[in-house]
Amino acid sequence: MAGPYTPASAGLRMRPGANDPRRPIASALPLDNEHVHKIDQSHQRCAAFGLSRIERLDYSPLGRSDLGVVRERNQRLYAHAAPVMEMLYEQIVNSESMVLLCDATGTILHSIGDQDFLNRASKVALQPGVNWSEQAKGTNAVGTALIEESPTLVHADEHYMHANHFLTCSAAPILDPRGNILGVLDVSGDQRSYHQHTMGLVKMSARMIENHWLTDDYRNVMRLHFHSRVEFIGTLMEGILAVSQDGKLVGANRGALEQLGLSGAALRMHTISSLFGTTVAALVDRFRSPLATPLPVELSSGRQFHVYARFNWPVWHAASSGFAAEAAASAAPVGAAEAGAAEAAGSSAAGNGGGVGGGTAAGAAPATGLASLSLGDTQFAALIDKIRRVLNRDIPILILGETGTGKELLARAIHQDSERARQPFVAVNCASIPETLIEAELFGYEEGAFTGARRKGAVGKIVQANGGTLFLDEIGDMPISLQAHLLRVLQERQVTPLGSAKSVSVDVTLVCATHRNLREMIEQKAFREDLYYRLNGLAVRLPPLRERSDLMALVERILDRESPDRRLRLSPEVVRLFQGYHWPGNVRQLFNVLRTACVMASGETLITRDHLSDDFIDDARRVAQQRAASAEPVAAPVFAASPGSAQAAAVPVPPVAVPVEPVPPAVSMPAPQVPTPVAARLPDEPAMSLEDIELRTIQQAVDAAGGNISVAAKRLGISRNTIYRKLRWRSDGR
Ligand SMILES: Nc1ncnc2c1ncn2[C@@H]1O[C@H](COP(=O)(O)OP(=O)(O)OP(=O)(O)O)[C@@H](O)[C@H]1O
Repeated sequence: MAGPYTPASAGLRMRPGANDPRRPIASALPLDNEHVHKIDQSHQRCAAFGLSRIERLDYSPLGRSDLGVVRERNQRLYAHAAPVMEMLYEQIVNSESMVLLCDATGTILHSIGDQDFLNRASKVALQPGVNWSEQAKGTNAVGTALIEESPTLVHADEHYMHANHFLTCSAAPILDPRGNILGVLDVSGDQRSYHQHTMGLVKMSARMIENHWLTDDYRNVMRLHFHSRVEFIGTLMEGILAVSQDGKLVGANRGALEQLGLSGAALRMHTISSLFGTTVAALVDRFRSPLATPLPVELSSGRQFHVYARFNWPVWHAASSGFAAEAAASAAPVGAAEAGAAEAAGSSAAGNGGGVGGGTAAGAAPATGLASLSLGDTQFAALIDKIRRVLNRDIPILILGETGTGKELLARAIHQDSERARQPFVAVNCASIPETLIEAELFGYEEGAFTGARRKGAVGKIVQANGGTLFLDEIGDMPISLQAHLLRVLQERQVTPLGSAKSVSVDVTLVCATHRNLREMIEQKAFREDLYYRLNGLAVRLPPLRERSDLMALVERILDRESPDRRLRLSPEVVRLFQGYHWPGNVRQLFNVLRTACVMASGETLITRDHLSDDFIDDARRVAQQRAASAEPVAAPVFAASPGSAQAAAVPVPPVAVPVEPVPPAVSMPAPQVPTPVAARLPDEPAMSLEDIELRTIQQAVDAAGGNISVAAKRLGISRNTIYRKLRWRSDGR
């Protein structure tokens, strides 16, 4: 977080004439040349209009029915702006200010404000139905922002008319994705309550509205979210481009134009390949999976960005003739930009740090203590046992594991089983909060210490968790600059909110989680070693789903929860598909696949492949193909199932074609995990390739070993690395 603001730190200079007694108010502000020029030009325009500085003009607003017509015309703008206005108002409440939404002509459509200030404002007609264009009201933030088409601050006597000198106003135009002005968002207040961060809040809020508008406009085309820094994807700072099916760039947000340094018109001359050197097809292929990571791209200028594509899959699908839109009801990925935007504006929900690009609403899963998590997997049971031993001993627990393995669920279960269960559980997702806000979010801040956020200051998450459990999710994403501060707080058990001299004692149990390799980060100097040891009283690694032997028990649990009225079963084909899949998104992905399947199979009791999303089937097929393409010749014999194990059906690998086995009966739920014979296939399935058989054999050996790769490797007579390589498992913990 930056230090206290000073004119020098902002590189600003005092307004010329700062000592001019006729400009006592505005001169108190540090202003840049551009601003001074903008105001001077506006005053010249007003003089040219023949406006009087002193004369009180007729302020009568539009009549009720005319205002109704104007509001009707701008209904969509209001629908997008209303929630943002509420949020913005929350940030400035009690500051003698109001939030205004104006249309593209400068007519005030809606306002929210402090009643006292609203009364004063109405005297100068700062109220719905009144037009605040420059022609009507002289230099003012709304009118001047409309003419300049840029965010504009007009403070105190910078207003052309004397009657408005008591005001300070910060306005930002709201643009549509084609660059047309939709309206203006403004915060106006008593000039004595001026805060230099208000403008930043207004700009961010206008961006939020623009991004919502763009997402709404282009919900059925591909959207590219990009930034030069990967962690900014999903925040308000990101650029968003809308791309038509033939690769043309049809819309852009302000962040995109700024980052690319292009005007809207110049951008429309480009295609996705001329700009980023990639194609729609390649992007669809890569981002078909909701777990795909951003793609690094380079412009011809050499500038580099990270791009994340979103589209309402399976609306897009590969067809022989190219890409065709499909009218399927889509399972759209959750809009991360919006979530990130809300976070960026400091509106993260207490007790839940939220997340960027999470893509599941499954977080609502009831966590009912550690016992409920153990479903028969030996690795998992051992881990739960370890945790139980340190419970209530004031030992911080560090949960490691890939995304979606249930780290947060485990943290909640730890809290529930602890003596602190009746105290708060407060989760902070360090990856989803912009770096600049984490410090305030964690430690809190005093009135006036930080951006124009709440004037009364805010209690930090650490203090909110007092007496209970603080869960720091994605601790590996905690900026190194803040790690020393966090360490100090943990050691001293005292928090000093930003801008405050007073410390608050805190008593929290700490649980942290990360999918990153913290040891490697320590070596790379990206994570402090001393903090690592402070957080790591007990480190436990949650196994990825592909290493767990209780897959089918999990399936049962999820189906029971999602569809309590039906006893849903999986067809044998789906069981095999699930067992052979590598589940890169772990339990979260399983949950999503099953939830969709439950809906698709409404009224039925058997889940078949027809109830799975094309995306999942495609991915499973693609992975199988990749495995087949990368597999080495099979060293026979490749396996030897442990005698008497459930997987003892393993047989020597036959050459390519496999005899057809009888179709196993539908697996009824609840049921134990069904061992699938190595060579089993449905009569209508093509013969399995040698590679598929090898992979399935390895998978089964791993399952039989309770997910223990070392044991499986020993039994198969191959190395652990070979297992990882063959199954293309990422062993880097991501
Ligand atoms: N044992 C389980 N039983 C039922 N659902 C589970 C289980 N483990 C995880 N889930 C579900 O999987 C999803 C992901 O869990 P969670 O958010 O705890 O994972 P995570 O490891 O914290 O993910 P990330 O690293 O992405 O934050 C949630 O919807 C959760 O309800």
